[in-house]
Amino acid sequence: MRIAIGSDHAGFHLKQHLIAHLTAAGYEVIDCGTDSDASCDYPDFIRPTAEMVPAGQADVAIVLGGSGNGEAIVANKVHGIRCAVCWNEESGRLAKQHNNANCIAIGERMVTLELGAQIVDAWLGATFEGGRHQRRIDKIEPAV
Ligand SMILES: O=C(CO)[C@H](O)[C@H](O)COP(=O)(O)O
Repeated sequence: MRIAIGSDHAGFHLKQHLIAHLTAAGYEVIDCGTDSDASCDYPDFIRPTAEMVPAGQADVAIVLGGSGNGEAIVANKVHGIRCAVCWNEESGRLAKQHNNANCIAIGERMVTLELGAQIVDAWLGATFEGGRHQRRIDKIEPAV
């Protein structure tokens, strides 16, 4: 599985932690920047990260910032992206089970690095339940 990952300055350290974590677990990780914790504007990095998925260059995306809120807002502007803000393992798991999210947003200022990795693992390890959840997703956006 190919995972695109991007952040602004406030999510940079979590991005580096997750790249190491996911690479060690055998995932192909595509680092979309930013490259340091110098202040930058999150749309400049988050939009290109999310666009990797509908472009077929990544299977899923992870977007990171201080809160994750602005990052999710940007990612959800990309057609075909369903990005969920996640803050604990359960929200990560449900992002896949109920929302079939192909992108998650995490705020580095909201979680420890270790919890960030646990959230990602919970999301990647879960299975979409379909059924009533697919019906609801179909009401959000027709098939892309
Ligand atoms: O979480 C974010 C957007 O939702 C940003 O990471 C956050 O707003 C950056 O803040 P600052 O420029 O004060 O470091």
